[in-house]
Amino acid sequence: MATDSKQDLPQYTKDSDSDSDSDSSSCSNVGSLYTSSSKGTPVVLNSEEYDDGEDDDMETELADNIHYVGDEDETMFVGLNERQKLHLSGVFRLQIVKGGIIYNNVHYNASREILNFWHPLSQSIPTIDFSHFAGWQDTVFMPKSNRFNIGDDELKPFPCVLRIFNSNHNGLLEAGHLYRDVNYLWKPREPYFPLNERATYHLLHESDKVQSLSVPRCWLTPLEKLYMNHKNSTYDTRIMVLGGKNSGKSTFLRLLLEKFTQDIRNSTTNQEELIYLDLDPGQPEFSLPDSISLNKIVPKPITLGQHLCQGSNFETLLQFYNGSSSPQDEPSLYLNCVGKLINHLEEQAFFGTSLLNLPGWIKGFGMQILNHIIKEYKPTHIVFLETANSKRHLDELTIPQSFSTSLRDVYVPEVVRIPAHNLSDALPARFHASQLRTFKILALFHKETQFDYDFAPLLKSAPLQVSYGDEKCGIRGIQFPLEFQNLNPEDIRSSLEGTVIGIHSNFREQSLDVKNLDTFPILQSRTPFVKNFMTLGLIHSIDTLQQVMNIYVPPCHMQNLDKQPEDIQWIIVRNKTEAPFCDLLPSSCSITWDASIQIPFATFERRKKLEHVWKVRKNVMRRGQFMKR
Ligand SMILES: Nc1ncnc2c1ncn2[C@@H]1O[C@H](COP(=O)(O)OP(=O)(O)OP(=O)(O)O)[C@@H](O)[C@H]1O
Repeated sequence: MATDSKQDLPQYTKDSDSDSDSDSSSCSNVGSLYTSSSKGTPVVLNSEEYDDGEDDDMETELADNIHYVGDEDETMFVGLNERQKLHLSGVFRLQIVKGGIIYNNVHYNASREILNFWHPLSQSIPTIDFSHFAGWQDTVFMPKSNRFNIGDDELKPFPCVLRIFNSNHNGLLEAGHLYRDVNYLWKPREPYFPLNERATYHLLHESDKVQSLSVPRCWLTPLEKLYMNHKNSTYDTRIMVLGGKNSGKSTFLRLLLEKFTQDIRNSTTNQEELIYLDLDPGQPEFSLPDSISLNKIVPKPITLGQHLCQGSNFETLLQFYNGSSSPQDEPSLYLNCVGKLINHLEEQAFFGTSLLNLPGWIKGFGMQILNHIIKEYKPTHIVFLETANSKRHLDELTIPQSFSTSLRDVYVPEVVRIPAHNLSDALPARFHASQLRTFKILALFHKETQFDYDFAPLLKSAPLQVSYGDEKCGIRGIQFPLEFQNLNPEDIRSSLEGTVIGIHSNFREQSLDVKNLDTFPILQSRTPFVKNFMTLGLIHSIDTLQQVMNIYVPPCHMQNLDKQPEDIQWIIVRNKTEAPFCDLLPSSCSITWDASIQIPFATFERRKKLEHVWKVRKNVMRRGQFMKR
């Protein structure tokens, strides 16, 4: 069994090396090359499989293959000939009407099934490649409603026909109205093929300068081997992927996931469950912002690409709010939560395959964290995405000779070393990690239902009123990070207003160790008590006389909060999650202020020069200095 004892956790000291490895300069055969194609061609060719000259004369004209239906879903039919491929950005649905496609090395046959794609421009965009129908009879699955729009002759010459249409996520692409930085998250700034405003997807052209995702040759064999292991293993398979920042960990895991889920869909048994341990609070794949989670993958509806935590292909089994984008801030809290997630997995006596995603902190203390997680998770496979620089870190990994779990007797973990994604050849990233984090927080607070978003400023709606400090109900405990334990009572209100908090429910049987400071029930001990993380909240304001907090909660989670028993007590955790500034001070286009109203949380006063600049003399011994005896 995995242990949960605190003594077991590595202790962090401030001088521990905290840099993440950002170098990624190996895998020389991963390339990205834009071949020249004539103007008017909605195709970008850049996969390494096609860069050896044999395809120079390849017909890449696709413009003539497109039939735009012009309905409210912005439907278009695209015919593909042998070796043709498509690059699309945005969120869209796709049906293979005839033939097949290859996407991230997985083949999909024509059928009535709708595939949901997520292609944000923050990531490299996978190609949708032509393929034949794999089967005896090449059936055409043309929806009845479209039979009038398209004559038989128009698509007949093509061995592959795709129906592409808008996503059913309403309003998601409008996040840019509130947060301008993500205006071009889903579509190029000046698309070569401009579509209707309401289109949720865009055809890409080489001039859109988008990075293409091609599975490097050096990844193919390990991917195939891991797949065979997943398929043939009698017991649970546990795969963890390690590597520096941006080495391609999440991409590698997504490739595995897409392959495995297709297998589950085709399988008749439901033994092959898939679990995803998302332990990267900074760049989560499934968790809420600044959180880590254990998720069960739902193979249908088919979801492909990077959904930036907005997809519906997973069910969260357990989740903890870390309160910061890095384990570096409170490593023991982080490892405690990791331990609980792994224990939960262990308790399920799970026979399927689990995948584990980690932050890219592999230097110094980050390596101690990895070693601790390896010991707890007991992986069957450790995939290391290495670069020239990060190779040496592998030697610092302490991988036990063997493991045993409740399901398996003794097994030896297999270490798979693969070249990382080659960053030196990549185009500069279009988005910074912090911009994507802000997008995810905004998407959460503006998500009305699974498919509907409304990016009107939160200030236009009424927050929820929750009492605090009351003996019977409401918020019964407020937790601050360790470093704020001695907070001046007068500062508590201002350190909560306008900030994001983690909302937890707690069962009444547990008495809380709280101290009332300026009416606020501040939790004293940080000893872990059973609290159930529900969602995030954004505190609008606090009325200390009435002892009421005005809190915005994600509308999509309201129902869940309402369902809690009446006598539940709430605990809020204030940590380092960044508040979405654009929601607290929206642009004048999206909200008009009455001149007499003072805008909360914002000050327009300028600080005096050098105000708040403190000079502290440090008693630091420099090289060559010696203590006097
Ligand atoms: N084989 C590849 N070809 C092209 N682009 C790739 C490839 N692998 C990864 N990328 C791109 O590199 C970037 C980083 O990849 P990814 O997010 O998978 O890395 P990571 O190691 O999980 O990053 P982090 O350390 O931030 O969690 C993304 O934009 C991704 O699309």
